[in-house]
Amino acid sequence: MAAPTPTTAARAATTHNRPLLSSPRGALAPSFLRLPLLPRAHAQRARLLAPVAAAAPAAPSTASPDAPAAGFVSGKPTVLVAEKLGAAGLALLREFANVDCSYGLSPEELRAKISLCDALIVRSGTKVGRDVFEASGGRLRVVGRAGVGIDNVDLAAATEHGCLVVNAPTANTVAAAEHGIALLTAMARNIAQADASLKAGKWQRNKYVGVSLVGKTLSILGFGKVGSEVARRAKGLGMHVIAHDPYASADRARAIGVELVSMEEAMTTADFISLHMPLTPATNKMLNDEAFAKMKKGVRIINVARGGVIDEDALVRALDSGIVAQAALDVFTKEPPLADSKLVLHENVTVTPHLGASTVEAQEGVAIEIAEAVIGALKGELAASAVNAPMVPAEVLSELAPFVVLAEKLGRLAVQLVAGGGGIKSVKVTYASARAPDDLDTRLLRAMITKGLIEPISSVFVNLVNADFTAKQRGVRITEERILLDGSPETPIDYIQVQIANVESKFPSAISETGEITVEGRVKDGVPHLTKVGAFQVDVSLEGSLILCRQVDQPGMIGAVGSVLGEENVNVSFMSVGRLAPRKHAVMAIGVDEEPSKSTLTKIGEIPAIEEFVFLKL
Ligand SMILES: NC(=O)C1=CN([C@@H]2O[C@H](COP(=O)(O)OP(=O)(O)OC[C@H]3O[C@@H](n4cnc5c(N)ncnc54)[C@H](O)[C@@H]3O)[C@@H](O)[C@H]2O)C=CC1
Ligand SMILES: O=C(O)C(=O)COP(=O)(O)O
Repeated sequence: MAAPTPTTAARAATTHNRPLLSSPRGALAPSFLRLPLLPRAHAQRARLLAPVAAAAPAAPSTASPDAPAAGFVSGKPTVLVAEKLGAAGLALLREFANVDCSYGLSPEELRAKISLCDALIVRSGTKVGRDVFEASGGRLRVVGRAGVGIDNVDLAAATEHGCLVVNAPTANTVAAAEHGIALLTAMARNIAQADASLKAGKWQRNKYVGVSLVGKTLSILGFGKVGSEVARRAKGLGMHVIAHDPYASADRARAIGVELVSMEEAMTTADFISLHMPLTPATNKMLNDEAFAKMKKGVRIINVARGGVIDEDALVRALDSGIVAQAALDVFTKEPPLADSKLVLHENVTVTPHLGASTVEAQEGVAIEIAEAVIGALKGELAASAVNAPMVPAEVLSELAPFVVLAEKLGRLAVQLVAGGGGIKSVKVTYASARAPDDLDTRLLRAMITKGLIEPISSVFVNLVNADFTAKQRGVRITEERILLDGSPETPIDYIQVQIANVESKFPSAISETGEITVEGRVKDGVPHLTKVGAFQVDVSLEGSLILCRQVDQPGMIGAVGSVLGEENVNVSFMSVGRLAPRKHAVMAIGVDEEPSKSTLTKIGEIPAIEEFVFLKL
């Protein structure tokens, strides 16, 4: 088959008064930056790219027992703050949202309130389980964890509900590290026990002889932000610091004089072990009977991470047998622990009630950090501290902005070309780029193609958070391929192609030689363009809606279609014809600002040379 020849500008309709490239340059970028948190069920599709805050407030769920709180300003989103948050963060939130500070809610009360809230802010004391997302009725868009550990939030359920989870990953690092060091030194010198004894009227100088830290080996398990700050401080105390972390960089460790070692070495050689990994299925009960059995007799354990990383019954056994000489614990499997907890009451155990992040400075910092993240997310911006969505750096975001718009529109076009719309199983996306594959992050683009593919044929609202999940759930397999082009890697992507395999098309010319519905697009001057349909090359700016016609290439076609549209005052924004060869078949792509009526579309179909046509909403 001969290569189709584009004959774009030359064939542009003359009947309309708009320039060929009518979209203002870059006009699409800002809406992309507001994309990930799209209004859902109660929202209009036309508002898909609108920020949540600007949208009318979602109607209270009919299932909700409560009316909106008195004094709330309509039009503002509602943020439920379920645990104590620093004043500066609350002030920021109040500038932007209706803020409901309700501390100490029971699970039932939380479920009852949540359907009236767009965002929820918690610390470690509130369990945000699947029941909370289900009770929200689709309104909850952001969960902000005012701290680091997100083990109290059901991330899978959040993702399935398209709810973004953000945390405050940096503001309490130093506080947690300082608390770790405080527990280490207090434990080594029996500070808590001696303090209690003296206050009880005793003077027990022989009983509370401590151990020195200098020259002792400290094993840090989890060499992340807190772990490395603990390491720095422990080195200052003259300790020999080693660390185990399967994902940490040895160079970063070496830079602060820490050697990364195996788990085995970290456990068998340590005089002190300090825990700083997150609680995950892999770290759950990591310190168990087997692990304690490997440790040096007389080891001392510090836990400022999560109670669940230690098998607490095994720790009691290890303390009783003398394998573990002392433990200092800030966190517990169940918080607060039972009043008769053997572990808490053990005389060789020093405890604090989850105070790692509780300094004045850290709480102010965390409150500001989470308020900013939640406000940004409600505005629809991509949060840098997103926990269940790809984190894409700001500069990458702005560079990819027009391609993100293109990606969604290509997905939207491709699915509308499928006869019947359903039954899509296999979609291939090809990115042609001069960039090395690891220099091009396509997760965002894939999510937007998925959004474009799924939303026109379902009631599901897809965003960056739930795109992969939604595709998988609907049995749509999306594969990605790269074509590495020669040339300058200045532009991230030359073109994006979306192909749907094993389906019939309501516009058979959209099927390529290899049998898939194929659409391809590029970004020109910041504006997304459709540049190929099936085997036909076209060039039409992706705005408004689109009519695709296949016709016998002959003079007068543009005028014929243009005048049918003109009769109904439908403005043509762009027109382009791609043909296989002169006077053979051609595909005409016509961009229209308004949706033509059924009768106008019928009239177009009745133009004798038009063999097939389709109207597509972008
Ligand atoms: N007690 C408190 O008030 C506070 C507790 N935390 C806890 O401390 C944890 C760590 O916080 P950050 O250092 O800020 O997080 P981070 O994400 O910077 O560091 C966690 C490190 O653990 C490592 N890790 C993951 N799996 C591991 C495994 N199986 N073995 C060893 N290392 C593993 C990761 O590679 C990462 O480097 C948080 O997840 C939270 O649970 C944090 C702040 C305050
Ligand atoms: O940030 C963390 O992971 C913490 O454990 C701090 O918890 P909190 O916010 O003090 O309940």
